[in-house]
Amino acid sequence: MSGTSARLTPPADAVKPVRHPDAPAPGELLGSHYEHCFGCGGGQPHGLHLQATAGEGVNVTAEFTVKPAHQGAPGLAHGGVLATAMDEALGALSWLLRVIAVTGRLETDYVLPVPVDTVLFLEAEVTAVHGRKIYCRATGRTGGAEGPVAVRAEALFIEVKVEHFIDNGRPEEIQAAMSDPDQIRRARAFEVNP
Ligand SMILES: CCCCCCCCCCCCCCCC(=O)SCCNC(=O)CCNC(=O)[C@H](O)C(C)(C)COP(=O)(O)OP(=O)(O)OC[C@H]1O[C@@H](n2cnc3c(N)ncnc32)[C@H](O)[C@@H]1OP(=O)(O)O
Repeated sequence: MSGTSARLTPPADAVKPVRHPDAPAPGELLGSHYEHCFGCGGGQPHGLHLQATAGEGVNVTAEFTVKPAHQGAPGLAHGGVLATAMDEALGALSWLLRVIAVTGRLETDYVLPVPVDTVLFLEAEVTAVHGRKIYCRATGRTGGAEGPVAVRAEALFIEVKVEHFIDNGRPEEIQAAMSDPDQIRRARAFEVNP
């Protein structure tokens, strides 16, 4: 059984999402937002290494290959890892809105077991925006972009300023990130008015 909780239902005066005019072009690889991100960073040996591609609307596609390090039961992906994959794909939608946003709520339906070595084909889209609140959903399919849905998620992301990270992150990592021009460039790519 699946369903959407009241907190993931956009209010009546929510608006349709608008693709930012400076958003990456459809088909463009979005890249990692942070080298050490467990979802997309290349600097995490056991991370998901998820690579997302901009869609034509306010949507992205991504692929995630389940590795032995991602197991929960023998030979099967851990549910938390699959939720992370959904979270990461949904988080990549920020590139298209050009805002920085963090997950406030994430609901996941696990529809099929996902064996190790499976390539999960992810698709995520923003469905509505209400102030700082970004409503979105995602699916993960096996066997191809048109394959059966194995995981489904709905989420609410909340727009934040870069200070959210600077004020709350551990000082070592924040200082390293702020002295890395490439990281600053990537953070600014999210913002309309950096
Ligand atoms: C130099 C450094 C470079 C850094 C470069 C960074 C690059 C870009 C990195 C992006 C990274 C992404 C990575 C993947 C996505 C993650 O995994 S993000 C990590 C997981 N998420 C978090 O850690 C968030 C933790 N939570 C928080 O910090 C705070 O609760 C939040 C979400 C910022 C909200 O707090 P707030 O700003 O005080 O806002 P608040 O007024 O409470 O809520 C605003 C609205 O949202 C609603 N709301 C808030 N929470 C919820 C909820 N859980 N359920 C329902 N509604 C909610 C409120 O009801 C309110 O609604 P309205 O009254 O406006 O109608």
